[in-house]
Amino acid sequence: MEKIAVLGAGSWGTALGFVLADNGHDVRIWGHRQEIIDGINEMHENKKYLPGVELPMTMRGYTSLEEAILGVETVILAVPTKAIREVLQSLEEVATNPLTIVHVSKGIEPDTLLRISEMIEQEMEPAKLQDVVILSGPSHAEEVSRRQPTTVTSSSKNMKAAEKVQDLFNNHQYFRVYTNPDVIGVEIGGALKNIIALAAGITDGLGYGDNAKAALMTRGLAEIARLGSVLGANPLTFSGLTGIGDLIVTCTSVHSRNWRAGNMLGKGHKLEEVLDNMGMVVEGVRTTKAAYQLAEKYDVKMPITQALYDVLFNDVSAKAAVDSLMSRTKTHEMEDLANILGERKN
Ligand SMILES: NC(=O)c1ccc[n+]([C@@H]2O[C@H](COP(=O)([O-])OP(=O)(O)OC[C@H]3O[C@@H](n4cnc5c(N)ncnc54)[C@H](O)[C@@H]3O)[C@@H](O)[C@H]2O)c1
Ligand SMILES: O=P(O)(O)OC[C@H](O)CO
Repeated sequence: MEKIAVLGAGSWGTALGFVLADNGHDVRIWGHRQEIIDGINEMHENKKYLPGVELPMTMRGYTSLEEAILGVETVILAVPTKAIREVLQSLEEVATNPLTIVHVSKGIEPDTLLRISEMIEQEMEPAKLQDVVILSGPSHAEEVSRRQPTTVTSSSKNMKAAEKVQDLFNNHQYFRVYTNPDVIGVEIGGALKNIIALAAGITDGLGYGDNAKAALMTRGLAEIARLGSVLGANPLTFSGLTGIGDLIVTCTSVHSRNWRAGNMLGKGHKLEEVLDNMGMVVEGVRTTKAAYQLAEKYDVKMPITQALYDVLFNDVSAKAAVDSLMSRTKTHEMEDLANILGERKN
């Protein structure tokens, strides 16, 4: 059994700490908000992010990063993408041994257009970084922490490290972990599905039905696969847990913050009001900006992303964005992906 630090005491960090504690590990969860950490230590509950879940006694909260990572070899990085660099810089300062960093966040950094594993490699000195592993897939904290059956994927450039993380998290009762060596595909699928979930929430908010949602999910997956393939992902990854799997759960679950934010936008609320209301991270907003920039840079057609970008940042109404998608020039369903795959073969 291992001593493991979880950095980020939000919904996902707390739920993953819960799984690790269930698996017999000594879990140290670090957060920057004293009242959350006090609640975990004194009441065994994270009232703000995971209310109603009794946390195991073997899970201890820390506000000192130095103390949380003392004697630890594996660190789970579970903060929103926006906070990743800041937390890594603090980690770099206090780390005394090479760490395996398991990141579980779903985003791409706007402007640098880096995936999170690339940000980790950029911020951590090689002497303090053993391996980078990604844990991703269709998984809502609310269900995992109630021990409901969930499947995810562990991915790394070093498959031994991915398998080690598979063993740390795998729980025969409710948490099944697969492996996949396609780091790019796993990270791109996990990040970009949030864009489509925002769009699915918007069409639901506008009062459109299941046909519209099925269209968005299917054509959304096509544009995720187009961009992912250009970036070097294995297109098959997008038919797996971190592709279609995560797209399904995020577009259809009431737990999804991205779907809920989209739903409010579709009902006519302003973005700022929606984000204030949520009180938790809605990764899809920044990821839309990053994916829009990637689409421009690599000249990849991403009409749903582009329409959502206009709703979020150019004050285009949700209804006008749907109309613009429906009136696009006619096309062949598989044309673009077929071209990209053809180019990769040649
Ligand atoms: N919630 C889920 O079910 C779920 C599932 C899979 C993946 N994820 C991903 O996990 C990541 C984290 O999401 P979450 O659901 O835990 O978010 P959350 O909004 O529930 O919690 C975020 C946590 O990060 C903390 N935080 C923010 N900025 C910080 C900083 N600078 N330093 C330290 N802590 C900081 C907040 O205080 C909060 O505790 C996201 O990328 C999300 O997409 C979430
Ligand atoms: O609640 P969301 O929309 O951030 O989604 C959480 C997870 O990524 C679902 O797999």
